[in-house]
Order: sequence, then structure tokens, then C-alpha cells
Amino acid sequence: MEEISKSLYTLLKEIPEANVVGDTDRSIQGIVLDSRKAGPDSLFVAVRGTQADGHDFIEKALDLGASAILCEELPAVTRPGVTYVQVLDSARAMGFLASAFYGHPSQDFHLIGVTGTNGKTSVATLLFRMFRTLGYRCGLISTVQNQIEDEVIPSTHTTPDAVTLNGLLAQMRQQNCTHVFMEVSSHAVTQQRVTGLTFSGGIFTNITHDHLDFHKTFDNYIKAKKGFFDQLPRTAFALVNIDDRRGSVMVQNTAAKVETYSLQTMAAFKGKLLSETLFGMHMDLNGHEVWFRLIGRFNAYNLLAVYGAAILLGEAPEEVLSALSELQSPPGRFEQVHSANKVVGIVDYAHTPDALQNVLETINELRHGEEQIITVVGCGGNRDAEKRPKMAAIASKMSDRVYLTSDNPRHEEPQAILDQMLAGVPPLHFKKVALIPERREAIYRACAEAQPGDIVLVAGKGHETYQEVKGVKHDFDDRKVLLEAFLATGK
Ligand SMILES: CC(=O)N[C@H]1[C@@H](OP(=O)(O)OP(=O)(O)OC[C@H]2O[C@@H](n3ccc(=O)[nH]c3=O)[C@H](O)[C@@H]2O)O[C@H](CO)[C@@H](O)[C@@H]1O[C@H](C)C(=O)N[C@@H](C)C(=O)N[C@H](CCC(=O)O)C(=O)O
Ligand SMILES: Nc1ncnc2c1ncn2[C@@H]1O[C@H](COP(=O)(O)OP(=O)(O)OP(=O)(O)O)[C@@H](O)[C@H]1O
Ligand SMILES: N[C@H](CCC[C@H](N)C(=O)O)C(=O)O
Ligand SMILES: [Mg+2]
Repeated sequence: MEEISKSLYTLLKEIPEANVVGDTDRSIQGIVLDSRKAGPDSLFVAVRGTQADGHDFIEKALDLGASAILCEELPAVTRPGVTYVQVLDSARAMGFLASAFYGHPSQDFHLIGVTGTNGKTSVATLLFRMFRTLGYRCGLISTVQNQIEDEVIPSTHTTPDAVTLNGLLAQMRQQNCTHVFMEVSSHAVTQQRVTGLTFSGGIFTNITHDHLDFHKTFDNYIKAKKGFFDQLPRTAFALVNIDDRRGSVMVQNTAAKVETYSLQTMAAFKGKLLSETLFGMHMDLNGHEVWFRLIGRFNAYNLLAVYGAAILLGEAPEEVLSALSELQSPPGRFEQVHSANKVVGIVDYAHTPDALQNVLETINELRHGEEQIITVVGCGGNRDAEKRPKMAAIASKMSDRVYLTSDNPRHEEPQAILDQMLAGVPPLHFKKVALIPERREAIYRACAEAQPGDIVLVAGKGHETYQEVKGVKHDFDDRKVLLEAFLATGK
């Protein structure tokens, strides 16, 4: 990426409401959100976070060479030669400045944002792959990875912070991308990571229980997702899943053109799931019958969203459906690992109650005989604790055997998380459930027990290649461990 330098005076035109103390006739070499990353002539943005207050690090940033400070509260003592820019909301102001710093890259291509509790990665990735098949140059910003055409850029967040995000978008513009598909997490909306971007379209997949550790109430969580549609311009489309009862709320105040998709009712994009096997499903989409390689009712929704967005972006239905019918699931989404003696392993990123229920429903629908469903699942540490008992209840009701185990315990005790999960298991299903904190051991035990035809679902980590324990990420890949376990247990 080329070095960028911008005049502070020009940048400040983006935030006319700011109170500026100091000289604006200076160049800014970069915008930083973390004082430890400050360098000569950078602009440090002081944000009040969940753990710390960025205002406490202003002096540190200045020591490392920062020459401008964006903050909500001016320091008691200011340094000569430094420009202080005071605003009501520094995260919001940073969104506008970050976009301007990189020359507003989002205005130079179609940027589509996908929000919802589940399905963001699936929809964004399918759109990215499909538009590439249609011959466009594309970018992707997602939980699994960021991508510019074939170049993979590792991702640390579902939606990066505003500076990283605009930097990535600028790289995509430099690579002549015409379409960029990105996930918009609820954290990102609340923390204004997407403020200042120009979207051509927004997609709402669904909203169910997650992240209440951060948003505190379900109402706040809904408001966060709605905030994304509130900021869409008139020129954009807002494509919503109208079968979700919050679908209409999302677009209540949007200026964008509202479009709908549904499997149940009248909608601009109407689908019907006709039949499915382990290898794909047959759907009707607006009167076109098509075979897809993805399975599950939740994927029928994802395919409808992708189809709808493509048509709204001006593509021809036949070409879209033909490209879409070739696509496979993104990594770690219903990814199958078959053993030599026909045990079916499924690795899925279901880490919310709704996702786990959907995946288990799909697996139950696929079963046609006496096949057993053996589920291995855990819940992340330092994340929403309310979903723990719910996920364990769903796993125990919808499986024949359940191994509750660890999923990124982070700074919590694995046994404590397991105890909270177990509290959700109805006594009727106690017999089915075993607690095995070591995830590898849990997967091995599940495989040892599986008979030909049985299905072993390993849920929660999907594409992840690590297990995070007390700040350290240890190598761990459910797909590899499942394969190893099949071999080790003679399957
Ligand atoms: C809860 C949350 O969203 N946290 C994000 C947030 O950090 P924070 O508010 O906790 O920051 P903080 O530690 O309190 O610090 C406050 C400020 O002081 C600054 N600081 C701090 C220390 C220092 O020495 N110097 C300094 O300048 C920090 O850079 C920050 O700007 O802002 C940081 C900078 O953008 C993010 O890296 C961080 O993501 C953390 C690592 C995280 O795990 N986030 C997850 C929960 C997240 O964002 N997930 C969503 C997906 C959720 C989903 O839908 O599944 C995502 O989009 O990835
Ligand atoms: N449209 C959908 N509705 C409900 N569940 C879904 C849907 N699509 C996928 N899922 C389930 O949710 C899991 C996560 O899917 P995906 O990664 O696409 O969601 P996400 O919204 O990107 O999640 P994250 O918030 O972690 O980024 C999948 O593995 C699957 O079990
Ligand atoms: N984006 C989600 C992913 C959860 C994945 C699960 N494996 C976990 O670690 O809890 C989060 O950060 O809450
Ligand atoms: Mg995602």
C-alpha cells in the first residue's frame, strides 16, 4: 500500500461541528486508534472502550510522535504544537475521517453490507464467489478472511475498525474491484466502524439471541442492527428477510429502497425448498427450479438473499442461478468429513442457539433410518453466558448423544462454562450427556462411539484454526481433529 499523507485542514471539513484547538495547517501520516501504534505525525483517536478509556493514552500517543488528537474531552494540560480536535463522539467522527483519509474508497464500487445474527459470512462469501464467477473483480470482508480477488488477507474481526476497514477498501479500489461484500456486525454498528461508508445495498438475514454481554438487552441489539439500515442512502437497496419478525422493524426508518425475501409469504424474492439430501437441495426461486450444493432451510434463506441482491445489482436471473448452483458452502459451514466406513462428520460454526437448532433440524430431516446423531459442542468464554444453557438444551433434545466441551474458554474456567451449559439440560436427557472439557478428547469419544451411517456434528468453531485459552491461541482445527479421530478409532 502506498504511503498516504493528508492535510488536517481538508480532513476536518468532514466534521464541521468539531472544536479545534491548534494549527490545522499540517499533514497527517496516519490515523490510529491504539496509542501503541502512534507514529510521527499521526492522528490519535481517543475512544472510550469496554475495558479502557483512550483519553488515558493521549500522552503516550504524543510521546510516540502523534501531532493531532481527536477526543471527546480536552486534556487538562495541552501540549504546544499539537492540534486537538474535540467532538461529541470520537468513534463517529473517526468513521468520517477514516473514509476521507483514504479518499472515500467505498464511493468507487458497489459496497454491499450484510447484517444479522446468523448467515452474514455465508451470504457475503456466496455473493463474493458468485460475482467473481460472473466475471467481476471483487473484495470480501468477513469473519473467516478478507479477500481481494485471489489474495487472502487474514481477518481479526468480523468487521474491522474504521481505519483498517477503509484501508482495506482502498486496497480493493486500487485493485479495480467493482463489487465488495462485507459483514456488518452489531458491534461494528454500535462502535461506528461503518460510519461514513457509502453502501449500494444492505441485507438483513435474521436476529436471534447473541451478544447480550455487549448490548445488555435484546432491544439494544435490535437497535444496533437497525442502525445500519438507518444510515443507508436513498440510492441503496435494503433487502430484508420478511419471515423474521424483526425484518420490518429493521427498515422502518431507512431511506433506502426496501425489498423483501421469504420462504413463507409474498415477497419480491420468494423461495420454496422442494427436497434435500446430504449433497444438496432442490429449490424454487421466483418460479425457477434449481439444484444447489448447499443444504438446510437456513441456507435456502441465504441463497434467496444472494439471489435477490444480485438481481437488485442488475444481474440477469438465469446467469445468477447458473453461477449460484455451482457454489459450495463457505469453510466451516456445514463442512462434511466422511469416514471410510461411512460415518458422516459435520463441522459447523453454529455458536448461537438458533444456529444450533437450525443445523440439528437439517440433520434430523436428512436422517432416514436409525442413524444416531452425536453432537460435540461448547460455548465461548467471555461471551454471552445466557446462550450456554439454551445451546445445551437444544443439543440434548435434538441429538441421541451429546458431548459438552470447550470452545475458546478465553479467561474463564472451562468447567464453570460446562456447568452453566449443563444447567439447561432437561433431566429427561441427562443420560445422553457427558461433560468432557478437552475438545480433542470429546471429538475422539464421539467418533469412537459412531457406527456406520451415524452423524457426528462438531459445532461452534467452524473455520477456526485455534483454541483460545487465557490469551493464547493454540492450534486446533475441528476438521483435522475429526479426520484424525476417525482414523484413530478405526472408522
Ligand atoms: C468488545 C469489543 O468490541 N471490543 C473492541 C473494541 O475494544 P474496546 O472497546 O474493548 O477497547 P478498550 O480495550 O476498552 O480500549 C479503549 C480504547 O483505548 C485504546 N488503547 C488501549 C490501550 C492502550 O495502551 N492504548 C490505547 O490507545 C484502544 O485502542 C481503544 O481504542 O475496539 C477495539 C478496536 O477496534 C477492538 O479490537 C475490540 O475488539 C475485541 C478484540 C473483540 O473481541 N471484539 C469482538 C467481540 C467483536 O468485535 N466481534 C464482532 C463480531 C461479533 C459477531 O457478530 O459475531 C466483530 O465485528 O468482530
Ligand atoms: N440464514 C441463516 N439463518 C440461521 N442460521 C444460519 C444461517 N446461515 C448460517 N446459519 C448457521 O449459523 C452459523 C454461522 O453462519 P455464518 O458464519 O454465516 O454467520 P455469521 O452471521 O457470519 O456469524 P458471526 O456473527 O460469527 O460472524 C452457520 O454455521 C450455520 O449453523
Ligand atoms: N463472532 C463470535 C464468534 C463466536 C465463535 C465461538 N467459537 C466462540 O469463540 O465463542 C464471537 O466472537 O462471539
Ligand atoms: Mg461472520
